[in-house]
Amino acid sequence: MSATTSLSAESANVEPGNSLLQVSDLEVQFHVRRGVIRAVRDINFCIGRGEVLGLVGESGSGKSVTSQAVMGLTELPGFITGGDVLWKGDYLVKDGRTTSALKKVRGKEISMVFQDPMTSLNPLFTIGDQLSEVTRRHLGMNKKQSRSRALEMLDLVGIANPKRRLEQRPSELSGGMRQRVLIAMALLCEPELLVADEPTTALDVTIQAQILELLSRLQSELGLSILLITHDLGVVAGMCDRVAVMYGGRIGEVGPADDIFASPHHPYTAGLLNSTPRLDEAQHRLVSIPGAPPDLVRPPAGCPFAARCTDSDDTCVDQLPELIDVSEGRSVACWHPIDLT
Ligand SMILES: Nc1ncnc2c1ncn2[C@@H]1O[C@H](COP(=O)(O)OP(=O)(O)OP(=O)(O)O)[C@@H](O)[C@H]1O
Repeated sequence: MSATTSLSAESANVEPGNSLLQVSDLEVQFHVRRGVIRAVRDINFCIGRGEVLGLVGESGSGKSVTSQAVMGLTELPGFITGGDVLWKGDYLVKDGRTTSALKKVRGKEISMVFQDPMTSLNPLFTIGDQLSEVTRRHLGMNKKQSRSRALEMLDLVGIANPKRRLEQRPSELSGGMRQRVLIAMALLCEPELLVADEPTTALDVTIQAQILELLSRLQSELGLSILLITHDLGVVAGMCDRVAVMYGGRIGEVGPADDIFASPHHPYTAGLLNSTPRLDEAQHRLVSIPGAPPDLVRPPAGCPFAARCTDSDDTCVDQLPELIDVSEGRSVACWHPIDLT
């Protein structure tokens, strides 16, 4: 393996000076009756301006825990127990503690779109009230300014007849429309980074495609950076510049999406690709990965994927592989990466 250096926040594949968000050695634990769940550890990645980074992995791999920690939204019984998050050079999280800078940035420069629009919108208030609340609180706008900004944003996200929508409550809107409202809400303060956690999971397939198309359009029109959390590699293929693949609370592989699709280095990524239908291969046979993810209360000493990996040996079982740079823009945490000599 031609590994060179370990992946530092300075590397992570984005040109120096172009990085908006840098996450280094982030670690989150949940203290539960059964013990301490080591939900994520050794998380290192960064996002450049105008870049879309996909965070993928199966259920429980730590995607949401990671994105919540980046936003300082980890709730009890969870704790950020280590690591740093830097936003344009300022610490939002330093040595596992959130800083005062976080409150100024969250909801303004970095905003978030969640999975289920129904739980993120308040059923009792009109769409107009909920959008205005954001601009009045964060931007100090008066009623007239807030209304005009809300109309502008509803128009931007493709909602017809926005004046009427402002007067309606969430239950009067379809699922797709509610997700558009949430995206509009996230854009009110002109964020530079949008964190989107499974933004289409709760929607049916046609609407999913429309929402992804909308995010892509907004990304290019507004020059947004997006951290897109998904378990769906199809979504990554359509939208992401780079992808970080998570397994068992760690990042297994990071790199440009096209390169990872063409030639995965981590056996878990390869397994994930094999179990995903591909439009370019009509007869592709889906192979699911046998076995189950590790118990994060007692994470294995070695590679978290070793028990399910057909290439694993004693080293994999005993020693934790670090995420290391293996080629221009690509890093992998594996003792026996695929297609590397
Ligand atoms: N509130 C909580 N209490 C206890 N443990 C939690 C809590 N939230 C997350 N965890 C732990 O963290 C692990 C990672 O959860 P996370 O939600 O990040 O997974 P995910 O990759 O986003 O999966 P999904 O796609 O299902 O949301 C879980 O398997 C669980 O062990």
